[in-house]
Amino acid sequence: MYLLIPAAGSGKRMGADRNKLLLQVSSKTLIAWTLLAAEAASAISWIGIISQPHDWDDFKEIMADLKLSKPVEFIPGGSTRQESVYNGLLALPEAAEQVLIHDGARCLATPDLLNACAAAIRHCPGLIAAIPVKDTIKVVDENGIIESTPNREQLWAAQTPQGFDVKLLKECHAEGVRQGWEVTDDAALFERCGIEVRIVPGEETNLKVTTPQDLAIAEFILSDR
Ligand SMILES: Nc1ccn([C@@H]2O[C@H](COP(=O)(O)OP(=O)(O)OP(=O)(O)O)[C@@H](O)[C@H]2O)c(=O)n1
Ligand SMILES: C[C@](O)(CO)[C@H](O)COP(=O)(O)O
Repeated sequence: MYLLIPAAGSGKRMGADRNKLLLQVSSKTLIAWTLLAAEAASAISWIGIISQPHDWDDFKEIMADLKLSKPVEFIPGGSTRQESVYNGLLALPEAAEQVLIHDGARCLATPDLLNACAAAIRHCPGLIAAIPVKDTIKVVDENGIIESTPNREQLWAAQTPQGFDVKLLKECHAEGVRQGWEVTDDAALFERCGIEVRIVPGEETNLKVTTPQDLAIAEFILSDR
């Protein structure tokens, strides 16, 4: 299975002086933890790191220490996650029929989750790891007034890995560019194009490290592994 890792963000919400994937948690960088999970997932055979060229030297130095056995290619990132993933799709080897996309910032996903998604994408056009929402969610207007309370039974928090048929996902991204759609995950492009996306049970611990608080939580979770 081909794996694309979007890693080209700037980490504004983290407020660090560099790409947050270069920050350390439990004595390894975030990108190192993500790559180690990909290395340990037996279903993954090829890894594309989508990243800004100014980070490539740092990423290569980290990878040299990890001594990965799988082929890794560097693909230039775009100015949004959506653009970065599209760059990644266009850089996939021709033989790639299905792909998993997994955020570099979700550095706590387990190899088992990557393997489960790789197995499931053989049987459907699109899937995402997701978990049921635990909080009561409110829809709020611009004045801070609640408009409605959606039924929680139908609410799931989207994670990565997300898996897709490569040809279909390329077509959905192209349609997204034509229509000017701006989305925060690839499943949303499938949804807008009317293609079914299935849920695979995600992991409570598979948080996206976004803020300094998330770094502390990640440290705690990793201390137990
Ligand atoms: N232009 C971009 C923006 C984001 N990402 C990647 O998409 C994932 C999810 O994005 P997010 O957590 O929002 O990362 P950042 O964009 O770095 O954070 P922020 O939004 O706080 O700036 C991350 O692995 C990030 O590196 C990317 O590949 N290309
Ligand atoms: C794809 C994603 O991880 C699903 O939760 C997320 O949408 C990407 O990050 P963003 O910061 O919400 O763009």
